[in-house]
Amino acid sequence: MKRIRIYGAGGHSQVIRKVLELSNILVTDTFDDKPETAHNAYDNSTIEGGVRNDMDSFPHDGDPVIIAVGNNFQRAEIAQFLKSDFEKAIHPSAIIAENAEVGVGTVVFAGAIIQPNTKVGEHVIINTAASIDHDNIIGDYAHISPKAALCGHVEVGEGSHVGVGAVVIPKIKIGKWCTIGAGTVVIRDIPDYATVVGNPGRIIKIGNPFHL
Ligand SMILES: CC(=O)SCCNC(=O)CCNC(=O)[C@H](O)C(C)(C)COP(=O)(O)OP(=O)(O)OC[C@H]1O[C@@H](n2cnc3c(N)ncnc32)[C@H](O)[C@@H]1OP(=O)(O)O
Repeated sequence: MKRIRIYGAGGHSQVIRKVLELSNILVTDTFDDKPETAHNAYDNSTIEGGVRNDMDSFPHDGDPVIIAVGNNFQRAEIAQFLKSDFEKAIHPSAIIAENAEVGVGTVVFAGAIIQPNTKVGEHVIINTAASIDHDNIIGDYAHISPKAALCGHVEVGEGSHVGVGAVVIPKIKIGKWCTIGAGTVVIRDIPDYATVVGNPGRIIKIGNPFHL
């Protein structure tokens, strides 16, 4: 039986655990940066402290890790710290074209669809019933939320979050570390670090989140 360790024990982690359970993958350890407040609805196993305050003592070697942290910045930060191997988790009901690529550390949830020639980076979240059509490029640490629909030839930059139910028309390029609001309809290219809302999508702020 394949074995895996999970870093993160909140709600997002619970969804990942269900995917792993259905895929017959055993969770051997769970870590969280705040184990005292983390919840773990699937068993009573101990949640161990994280690495961020004590990088040296984290057991980097061992079973591969999935970073089960929904916040894109935090997931990216943890990925830089860990020297472990990473795994992906793909729900059995997800439909992924044979020639689509999905990077390590990435999770694909129930009912998601990834069409031909699409490349999904590392540590990405493709959330429940998200639809990613042909020839997309989804950058590392991005999050495509539930029921978001990306048409053909869309690019989503590193760390960008496409909100629940957002729609992106064909050939649009969304920059890195952008936030696309819930239900937004994106009809123009979006520059790096922009927050966009509404239909048609309009930029309400631009700011590098690492410098705020
Ligand atoms: C399983 C899961 O849970 S996956 C998680 C998925 N999560 C999401 O999809 C959440 C997406 N987040 C949003 O849509 C948020 O509203 C954000 C990030 C776009 C904006 O958040 P904030 O920066 O806090 O903006 P704030 O709430 O102050 O709103 C600013 C303005 O934008 C408007 N606005 C905010 N979000 C939206 C939206 N989705 N659509 C239309 N207008 C919006 C507000 O009404 C407000 O307008 P006003 O200035 O005229 O009053």
